[in-house]
Amino acid sequence: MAAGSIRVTMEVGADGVALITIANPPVNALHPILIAGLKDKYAEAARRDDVKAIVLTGAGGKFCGGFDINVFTKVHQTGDVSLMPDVSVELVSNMMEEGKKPSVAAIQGLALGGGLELAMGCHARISTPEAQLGLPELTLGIIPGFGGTQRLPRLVGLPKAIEMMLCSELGIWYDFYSKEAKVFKELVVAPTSRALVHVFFAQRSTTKVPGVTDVQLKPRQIRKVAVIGGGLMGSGIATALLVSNISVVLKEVNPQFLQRGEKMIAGNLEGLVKRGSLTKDKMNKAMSLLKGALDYSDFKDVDMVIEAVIEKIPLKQSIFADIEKICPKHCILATNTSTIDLNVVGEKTNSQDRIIGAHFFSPAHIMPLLEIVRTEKTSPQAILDLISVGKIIKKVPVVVGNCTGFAVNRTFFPYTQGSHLLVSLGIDVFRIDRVISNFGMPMGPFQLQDVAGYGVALAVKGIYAEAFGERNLDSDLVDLMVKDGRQGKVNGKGYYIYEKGGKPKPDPSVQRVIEEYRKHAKTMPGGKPVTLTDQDILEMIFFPVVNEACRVMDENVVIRASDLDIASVLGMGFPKYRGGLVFWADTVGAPYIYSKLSRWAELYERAKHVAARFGEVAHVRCCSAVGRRRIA
Ligand SMILES: C[C@H](O)CC(=O)SCCNC(=O)CCNC(=O)[C@H](O)C(C)(C)COP(=O)(O)OP(=O)(O)OC[C@H]1O[C@@H](n2cnc3c(N)ncnc32)[C@H](O)[C@@H]1OP(=O)(O)O
Repeated sequence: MAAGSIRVTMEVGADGVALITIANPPVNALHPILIAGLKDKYAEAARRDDVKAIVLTGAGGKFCGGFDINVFTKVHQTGDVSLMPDVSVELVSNMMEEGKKPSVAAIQGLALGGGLELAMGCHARISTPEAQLGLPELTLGIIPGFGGTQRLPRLVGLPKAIEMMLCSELGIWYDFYSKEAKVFKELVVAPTSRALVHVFFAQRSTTKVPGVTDVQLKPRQIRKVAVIGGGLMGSGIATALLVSNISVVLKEVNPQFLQRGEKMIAGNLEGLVKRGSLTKDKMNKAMSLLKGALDYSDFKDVDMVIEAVIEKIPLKQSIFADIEKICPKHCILATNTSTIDLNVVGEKTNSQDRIIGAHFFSPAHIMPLLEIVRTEKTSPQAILDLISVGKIIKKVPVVVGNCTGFAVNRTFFPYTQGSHLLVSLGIDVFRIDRVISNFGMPMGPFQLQDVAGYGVALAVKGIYAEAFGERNLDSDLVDLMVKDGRQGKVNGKGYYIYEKGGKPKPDPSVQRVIEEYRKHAKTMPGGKPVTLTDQDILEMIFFPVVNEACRVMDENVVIRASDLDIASVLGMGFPKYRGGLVFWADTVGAPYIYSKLSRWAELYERAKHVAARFGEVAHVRCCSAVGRRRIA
């Protein structure tokens, strides 16, 4: 049988072996049509006297990537759980496992989720050594639904089975073995599954860029990259390239800085070996691809430059003017700036078509997001090449437009500002962090500031103030922290105290800095702290972020709203199980968010106590529903 590209075929050899092949490119996902075809073929094989045994396999070198996740999306849209066919009992138990004719799964490439469950319903399995086997259902917020929770422990033992099912980011387990199919259907329609299925597809759509990936261009090979600046970011970027077999020239201004950069790279690589994600051999290979440089002589044959120096406009401009002259004409000229307008960076060059932003997130060799910033003049070829490099170095590239802070830092600039505003109103720093961590962020905004260091915050302060005008909160909290000898994690002293090997501990002595800040800010009505619930705190931090996200979408800084979901999850650690920032905002609802933003704006404007407004409150509403811009 066949429907579109979905096929299930059966060939019966003279030896009586029926070879059943499932095909649904690219991963032979189990669409209901394919499942129906599989049932037909198993029924036919059972009937036919010339069939003595069955071999089940997948076309195109892949056994099966599991149940078709598009069906979950349909279930989420319609609420109709009956769209999911009965596979567990009717096909896997009755027709395969209980079938009179022996069937063997021939596995190549991958057997994941429902794919592995089909294989486990067979009487035996043969697999190529490199095939990926697993039950990754938890990453979609569900449990295996075709008998996997039962058969896997019997086949590989309980500890290994649990490892194969729990090796997902959710890290939770539902103790319902006997109720598998029922629980599976309940979980499919639960909010967590809706959010995670959304993230699955959203992540895969970030690299579909109209005018770039659909115009028959081919990515050029990037063999050698020059990284300028061996600080935290530069050494992280170099590490990410090196472990993916891309040669790197690391340029610094003097031997001491170069040595420090090389040391950091070696440390990063050793860290990856310790975590078990890199072998020692690969670490040595990576180090052999690194070359240090104090001038541009090695830049003559590089395919890409990534500048990662401090956020100083004149410095970046002079670097770009230099590299334009030295590098070959095809070379992509990228900057890792997190804030500065790319047109300004490239102002002193005539190479605007190959200037692009490659914004990594710290630590760059670990964080999965790569924000690719294009200007109106960046060529589609340069964008495609960077998308391709991003994939090679195992990042998720998100292509965004050029503006102050680009998509991620711009959307999240009210995140820090909201937290400062709350502190000025009398709310405790550590309570704010607790509320935000409980929501699912990896850490609260103050711990994040400590970890990120105050240098960047101070460097970009003026740039934000200029770009965001009225929306900007003029806070001197970070300045006061620095004045008090605090630099965050770097010197072990910020809002928290950092001791080697220990967990960060709230520092009670930071209160005097906070008090001084409150005195400057004069925000507390009548000089008294305001009373807010945890929910107020959460909303006062995140709703202005949603508001800015609406502006970012409105100005087409992102191609689609779901790109912001991925950027927020992978760049800021927004909880994946909430589907990303915009998806979450949709679940809260634009009318509610709008009403809260309006109320705060009125409350605080009338009191004239705060410098910042809660964004342009009308913005969420003028996007009518946040979700209007969600991907289809
Ligand atoms: C009842 C059962 O217990 C329930 C289930 O089986 S739930 C499903 C369990 N399976 C999974 O979770 C596997 C999900 N897939 C993956 O992890 C990865 O796609 C993979 C490891 C199979 C392949 O990865 P990779 O080679 O990097 O390719 P990737 O870009 O992810 O996927 C290629 C395409 O296949 C699609 N795809 C992958 N798995 C799919 C699935 N199970 N259903 C539908 N589409 C799927 C992707 O959406 C993508 O489509 P696109 O090209 O249109 O964007």
